[in-house]
Amino acid sequence: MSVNIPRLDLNDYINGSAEQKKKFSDDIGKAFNETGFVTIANHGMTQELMDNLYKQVKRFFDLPEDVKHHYEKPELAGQRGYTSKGREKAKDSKTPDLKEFWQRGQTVKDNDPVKNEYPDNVIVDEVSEFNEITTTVYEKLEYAGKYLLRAIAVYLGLDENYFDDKVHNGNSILRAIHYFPIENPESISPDAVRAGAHEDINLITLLIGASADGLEVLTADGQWFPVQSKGEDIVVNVGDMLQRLTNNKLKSTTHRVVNPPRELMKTSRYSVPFFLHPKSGMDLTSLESCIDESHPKLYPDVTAGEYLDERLREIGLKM
Ligand SMILES: O=C(O)CCC(=O)C(=O)O
Ligand SMILES: [Fe+2]
Repeated sequence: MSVNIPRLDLNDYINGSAEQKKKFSDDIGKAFNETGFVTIANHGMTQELMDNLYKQVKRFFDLPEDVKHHYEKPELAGQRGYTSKGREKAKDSKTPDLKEFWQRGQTVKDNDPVKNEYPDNVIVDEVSEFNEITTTVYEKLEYAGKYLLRAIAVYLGLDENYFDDKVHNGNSILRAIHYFPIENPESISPDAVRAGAHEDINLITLLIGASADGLEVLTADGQWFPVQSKGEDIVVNVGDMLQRLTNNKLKSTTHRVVNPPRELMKTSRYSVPFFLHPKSGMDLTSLESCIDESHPKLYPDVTAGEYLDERLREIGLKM
């Protein structure tokens, strides 16, 4: 089965003609309705920036274990700083993923009352450029995400700026992931994978680095299909919050990261997803326009904050 994961040019939406904008909206909407995934060119990050990001991310994960542990904040449910190997698992899995990661959150520069909801970011003393580059990448992906949501709003027949105030100073997370080498494949649980099958919690995810093999999506007919993208592009997918808001019109597709073949087990894989979240107060009640007789309302009403809490408990990050 072939899967529709189109490559779209974000510049067509941001700087394009009325026709180009309309086509971009139609294409992203159609892909999100069918498979929930697109790849995006001209997202605003240069290759140099992304290469440097990887360099700093690698430098951080190369630090000694005890140094990294120093940055682990279980009281923040992993939402800031380092989360060590063996802590996070997919919702319906008993075995933790084969990964460690770092999370950076929102920094509120104006007087928005939401400022008090966000813990401070954790600063890495040993790799100063890591702090700078993750800040820059956070801002660039937040910017790209705002335009992607505008295109989606248009597709949904909403005001183009529908999401703007909801995501301004939103609770988004930039996560740098290291899928570590597996030195002894016999020693791991047979069902342990780099990232178990899951759906993302947030509105949309913008992923840098999915070009390295491993990311797969579950198709409507139950097959795993590899996501391929050009190295310079990012992958963007729908999360559960957007799926709820649209009463499943836009699909939060199950995906996973599989282990490499045996001969590559001893190699690392890195990726950097940006989980675009709204502010906690956003109402995720399904849009009236997405509910009718053939599409009855599927979800109870909930706010983004309530929903996030529930989900963090399920993946073992919040007690
Ligand atoms: O590493 C990847 O390619 C995808 C990661 C992912 O799906 C996630 O962290 O939610
Ligand atoms: Fe994911």
